[in-house]
Amino acid sequence: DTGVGKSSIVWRFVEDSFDPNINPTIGASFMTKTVQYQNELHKFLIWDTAGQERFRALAPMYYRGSAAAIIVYDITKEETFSTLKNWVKELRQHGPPNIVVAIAGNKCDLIDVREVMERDAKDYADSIHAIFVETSAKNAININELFIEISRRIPSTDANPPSGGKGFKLRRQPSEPKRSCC
Ligand SMILES: Nc1nc2c(ncn2[C@@H]2O[C@H](COP(=O)(O)OP(=O)(O)OP(=O)(O)O)[C@@H](O)[C@H]2O)c(=O)[nH]1
Repeated sequence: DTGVGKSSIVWRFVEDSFDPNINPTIGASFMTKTVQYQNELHKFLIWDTAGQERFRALAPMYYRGSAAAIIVYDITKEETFSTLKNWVKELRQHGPPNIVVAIAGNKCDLIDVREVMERDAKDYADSIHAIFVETSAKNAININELFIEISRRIPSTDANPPSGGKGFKLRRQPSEPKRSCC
C-alpha cells in the first residue's frame, strides 16, 4: 500500500538515511547496492514500486523475472496487512515460480499505535514460507538483516544468471579474484 515505507526501507538500506518528508513514488524508482556477505559480494538491483492504486497495473513489470520480492505493510494499519495478502496471492499466481518472498512489517518504532500483532504476521509468513521481519526505516531496525536474509535464500549466480534489467535481482561474485593456477 502507499505510505507503508517501501521507499524509506530502500533509502535506509542504500543510503543509510531517512527522510520524514519523502514524496510518494511515481511509477517506480531503481537503486543498487553491493554488500559483502561472507566471502562474496552481493549486488542488489532494486525496483521500488509505487503503492498508489493508479500505479497498481505496473507492478508485474517489476516482479516478473525477479529473484525476490519484499512486500511491506505498516504495523499501525491493519488494512495494509490485508492488502499484503492480496499481493502474496498475485505473486504466487503471476510471479516467477521460485521467487523468494519477504514480508516486512514496517514502522515498528510506533508500537504504541500497533494494529497488527507480530505473532499473527509471523504465523502468516511461516504458512507461506516467507521471510518475516518487523522493520523501522526510521530507526534503522532490521533493514540490513532483511536484505542479508534475502541474499542468503537466493541460489547462487549460476542458477540465476542476470537477465536484462527489471526486477529485484542479486548477482554474486567472489570478493577476491581467484588466482590463476600455475
Ligand atoms: N515512524 C516511521 N515512519 C516511517 C517509517 N518508514 C517510513 N515512514 C514514513 O511513512 C511515510 C511514507 O513513507 P514512504 O517510504 O514514502 O512510503 P512508500 O510505501 O514508499 O509510499 P509510496 O511511494 O506511495 O508507495 C513517510 O512520511 C515516511 O517518513 C518508519 O519506519 N517509521
